[in-house]
Amino acid sequence: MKLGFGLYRHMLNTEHYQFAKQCGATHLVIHLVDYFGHNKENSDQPIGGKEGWGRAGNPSEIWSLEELMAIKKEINDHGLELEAIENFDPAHWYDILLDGPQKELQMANLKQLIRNVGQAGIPTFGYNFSMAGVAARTQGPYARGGAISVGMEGGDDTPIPNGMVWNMVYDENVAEGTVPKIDHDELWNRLQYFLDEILPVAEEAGVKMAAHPDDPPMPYVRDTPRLVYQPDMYQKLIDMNPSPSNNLEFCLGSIAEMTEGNVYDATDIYSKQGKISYIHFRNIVGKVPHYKEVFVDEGDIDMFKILKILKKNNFDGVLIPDHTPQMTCDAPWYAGMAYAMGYMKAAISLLE
Ligand SMILES: O=C(O)[C@@H](O)[C@@H](O)[C@H](O)[C@H](O)CO
Repeated sequence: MKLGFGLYRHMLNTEHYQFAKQCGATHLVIHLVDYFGHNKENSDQPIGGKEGWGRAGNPSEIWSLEELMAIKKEINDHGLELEAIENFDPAHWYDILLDGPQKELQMANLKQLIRNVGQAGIPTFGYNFSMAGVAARTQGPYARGGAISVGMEGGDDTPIPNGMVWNMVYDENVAEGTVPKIDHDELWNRLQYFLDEILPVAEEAGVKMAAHPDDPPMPYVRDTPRLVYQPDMYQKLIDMNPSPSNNLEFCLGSIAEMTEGNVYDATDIYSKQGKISYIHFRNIVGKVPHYKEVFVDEGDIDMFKILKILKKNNFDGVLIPDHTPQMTCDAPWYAGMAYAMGYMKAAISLLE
């Protein structure tokens, strides 16, 4: 098992690389999408109201091989490995999610992006196939000592306005109205198209595609269906395409929020299949539609039990805290991450 951090786009710099190295991390998962365009004061965790997380990027500019190689070199020069890129920019795949007129063009662009990722020597690409994205999120003093973290206080069935998908705005100049309603079967059909197109390219490029579960994991969010909102639905995604590149971005927090099954059986089932690429090692209390993110050692999940299951199944992927409660001090993000990493390192040392 390898330990790492997830760094948002504005954190891709020497200060954060040195922090990661000093904490004893060896790997990084990076985000190239700017979730914080409108929300700079909350740039430690992606939250957003009905307007979502902000404005998506440029639909015609996918991340180039040169850009990816430069980022990887910078990370390697700081003694760290670049394990994964997490998330497509909604601007790059909105018509794949919405089955819109530019679907084929966008699919061709995503294939080129994944070829670039493979050629740059980046082994994994995490994605979240979702129309509403990580929505209905609140923020408050939810963790121990009143530390600020994210959560959910009731569902959100506000329809998504045209020009918005995956909780971000990709086109402000569209006609009034909301995203057309579809059912679960249609969303699974769209995922089938995406997997059947991208997986052969990913396999040839030596890239694992790692699927994030729905967060919040509910049948519907913002009047749109969701895919993986119970643990067994991950198996349906895996079984849709036998490619060895069809893998999972295993978010423990999201799975623990689910109202059926349990996170330990899910960890055992999917790590036993060798299908977990990397893990969001974060803890929560509660179930949807009311959960709160807490410190790694105070949540509903027995994190040491998770690690024992992963060791039993010879999991050798990367674990990152993803996001954590923000500690009340001059460096809330750093302190929260250092606390989580310290716990992870100590717990893993007890396994050996
Ligand atoms: O489910 C969660 O809370 C996290 O995995 C996501 O917020 C994730 O950090 C963001 O979607 C960015 O990938």
